[in-house]
Amino acid sequence: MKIEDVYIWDINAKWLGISPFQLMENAGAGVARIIEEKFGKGLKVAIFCGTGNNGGDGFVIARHLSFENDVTVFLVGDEIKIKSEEAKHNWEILKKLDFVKIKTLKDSTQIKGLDLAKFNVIVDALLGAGTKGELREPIKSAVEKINEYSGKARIVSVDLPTGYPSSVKVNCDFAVTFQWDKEEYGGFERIIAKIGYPKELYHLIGPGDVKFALRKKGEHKGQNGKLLVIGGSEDYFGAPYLAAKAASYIVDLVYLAMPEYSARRINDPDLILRPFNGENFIEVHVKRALELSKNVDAVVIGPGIGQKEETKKFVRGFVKQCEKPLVIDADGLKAIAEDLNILEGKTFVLTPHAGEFKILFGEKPEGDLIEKVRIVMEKAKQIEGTILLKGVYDIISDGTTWKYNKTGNRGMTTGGTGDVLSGIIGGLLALGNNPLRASAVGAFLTGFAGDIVKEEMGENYTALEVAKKVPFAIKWALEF
Ligand SMILES: NC(=O)C1=CN([C@@H]2O[C@H](COP(=O)(O)OP(=O)(O)OC[C@H]3O[C@@H](n4cnc5c(N)ncnc54)[C@H](O)[C@@H]3O)[C@@H](O)[C@H]2O)[C@H](O)CC1
Ligand SMILES: [K+]
Repeated sequence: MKIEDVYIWDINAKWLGISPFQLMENAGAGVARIIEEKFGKGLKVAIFCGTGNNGGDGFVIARHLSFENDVTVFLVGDEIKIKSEEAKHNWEILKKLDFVKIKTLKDSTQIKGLDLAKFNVIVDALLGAGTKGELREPIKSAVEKINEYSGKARIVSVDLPTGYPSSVKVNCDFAVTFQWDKEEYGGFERIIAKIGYPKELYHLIGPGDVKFALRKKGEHKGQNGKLLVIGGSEDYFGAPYLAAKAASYIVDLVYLAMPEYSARRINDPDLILRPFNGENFIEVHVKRALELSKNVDAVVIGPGIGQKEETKKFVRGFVKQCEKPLVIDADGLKAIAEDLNILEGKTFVLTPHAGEFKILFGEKPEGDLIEKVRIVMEKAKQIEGTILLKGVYDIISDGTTWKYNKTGNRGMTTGGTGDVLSGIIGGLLALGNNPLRASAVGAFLTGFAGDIVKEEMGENYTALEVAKKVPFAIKWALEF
């Protein structure tokens, strides 16, 4: 688990109804409990607090310890800089208390002369996960002051030693970090305090994942990814159009490659058409399709492409030589099912429903969520790629971890929502997301767009309405 997961988890925890206030209360209570367990009660405690949420945790620790200990809070920085609601709330409470002493240290001159000899415990609640760059004053002087007492007083850091991982950091006896150990942390002893996260946060996709997947959206045209959608046949032109339309809300440029017979049915200024002669894709088209794939960041292949033998050979020929991240969907899955080895060494997402999963792997995922997860993980590991199994709960796995999505509704069975999904996943791959995140967030956004449509229209809607709600689903998640 990385530090970036903290922010995804916080947002998804809020989405589940777990408030930042609860998290901060649990964080502070956890540190206070560990301090009393380790050092007993009747302590003289100095708590150094920054103006972020690390400091907010310190305010909570002060309140909890003040019940049976002598507590002094040193706020390092101006209280007007305390930003978050939860930190402000806990600061306001502290200011009403009479047994907790508060000293505000606005600049380093106030810190240099401090004498902390009377304290037997010093808490470092200055900076935590929000630290950016080298320590600035007056935090830097506070760290140096605390370190003067290393070996004399017991020093406990909140979440991580302030200044970590730079050389100027608090020499703490240990840090209390929250919920799980972060793989980036090293070189200091850690004790973990749970703060009330449910296990679902490891696996359930939420708005935090969407924010993270779209964080790279830059300002300049063309920087935001280019996608190629290859699909359509003499029978279908809607499917590739839906995939391309949905993707056009995520990336700047979407090329739509279709047989000219069906391409002539499309006139959408958002898409750049690349017609191929004839009525269906056939093997001779592989060369030119590969040419097109060279100047995009990801490719979606399969929507509406049909199941003619010639077309299947085209799909296998293209997949075998394509060097870009791939989403293989719909009839494309049936084409590669005959020779999964062509996926070797590729970066790809397969997006089967249960029936296509059976065609690919010879068995239909049955049982409860965990049983289905096991089967999907096993197959994803076997083909060394990412599989998104569509269903009431979408299940995504890259063979080592797994995610699941609960957005969407019964109306999603309408034809074409799978095409919208493959387009969004392709767009997210084109933005540089890895296949697991791209497919997990694609599943969330497609289902959420369907939920928005259902709010307005009930459960009888077409996939085009879902595609058009994708930007609203993104807007909701980014503003959450
Ligand atoms: N889910 C959880 O794990 C929870 C963690 N909690 C605590 O929240 C902090 C992260 O809080 P955040 O406000 O994002 O950042 P910080 O408080 O760590 O720092 C921001 C603060 O510090 C200033 N600052 C940043 N870099 C520097 C620098 N190099 N020098 C000086 N000052 C700096 C910045 O201006 C801000 O004022 C996490 O560590 C946990 O302790 C939640 O309380 C509970 C849930
Ligand atoms: K800290």
